[in-house]
Amino acid sequence: MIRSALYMPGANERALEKAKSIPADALILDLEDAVAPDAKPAARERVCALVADRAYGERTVAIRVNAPGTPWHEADLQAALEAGPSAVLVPKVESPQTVRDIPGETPIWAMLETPTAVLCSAQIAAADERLTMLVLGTNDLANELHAESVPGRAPLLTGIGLALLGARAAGKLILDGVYNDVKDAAGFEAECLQGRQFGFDGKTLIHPSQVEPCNRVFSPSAEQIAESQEILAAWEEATADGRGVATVRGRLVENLHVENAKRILARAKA
Ligand SMILES: CC(C)(COP(=O)(O)OP(=O)(O)OC[C@H]1O[C@@H](n2cnc3c(N)ncnc32)[C@H](O)[C@@H]1OP(=O)(O)O)[C@@H](O)C(=O)NCCC(=O)NCCSC(=O)C[C@H](O)C(=O)O
Ligand SMILES: [Mg+2]
Repeated sequence: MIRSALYMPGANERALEKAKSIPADALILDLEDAVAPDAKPAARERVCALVADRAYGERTVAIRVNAPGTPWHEADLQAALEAGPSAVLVPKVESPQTVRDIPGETPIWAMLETPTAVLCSAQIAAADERLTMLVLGTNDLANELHAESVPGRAPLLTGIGLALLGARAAGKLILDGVYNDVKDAAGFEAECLQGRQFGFDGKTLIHPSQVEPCNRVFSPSAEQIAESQEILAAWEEATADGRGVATVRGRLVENLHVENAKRILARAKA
């Protein structure tokens, strides 16, 4: 289960070291936007050596390579696949073929961050069994849409909804985009909550201070756990009596609510 995935610039030695003690569920070692062109070859070497040495233990570690079509993509991809990360994160994916063209067995995470990508999200999500996660790139998407950054993200909601539909239609996981204002704790938490309510599995992050609130918001609350247990108990009783419906706290419970309750309890256990 990945509630939090922290990006760190592949050229920032201090951040790469510090990440060993940051409790993010996943780390994304970035070779793309956070690394200046001149620093890219050295960052590639450092990041891939850390991954090959299993410097982050059992943690989920993804390497974000540069986008297809850039001068660094092929070398990044080859080095990343050889290093053996938990996944390779490919930015600016716009077609299922881009996913299928990636060689090897390594799990693939694909970023949706352009209008074309969002409109093809279902096909991209279903492109390949190795594709296990979609990751929304809300900064690039906002830029491509000429959208303004506003609290509540109204200009992005269509794209967010389409990306979620694509992911779930293919039964894949999906992470929300980043929140840029690292000093705005309240705004960040509100956006985590919005992402959870939409159905995202977790969120991508840019600063260590965002990890704890993100993990908290994307973990089931004590209240959700208690209600889910009540739903399962009520459902067992109803089925034992030959009934296909039950009520919990005055609300109707059917099979689909039982599925949701089981999902919440499985997340809590994880
Ligand atoms: C945003 C930052 C540039 C802020 O950096 P800074 O001012 O240095 O932060 P602090 O002084 O508060 O840092 C405190 C300590 O924490 C370490 N640190 C900071 N960020 C990280 C990190 N991401 N991972 C690990 N450790 C981190 C600092 O080294 C300090 O350590 P110490 O000195 O020991 O106390 C900076 O946070 C940053 O660079 N963040 C990551 C930016 C990034 O990766 N961007 C690319 C990914 S987002 C993206 O691409 C969006 C997507 O594609 C889209 O389209 O939406
Ligand atoms: Mg981007």
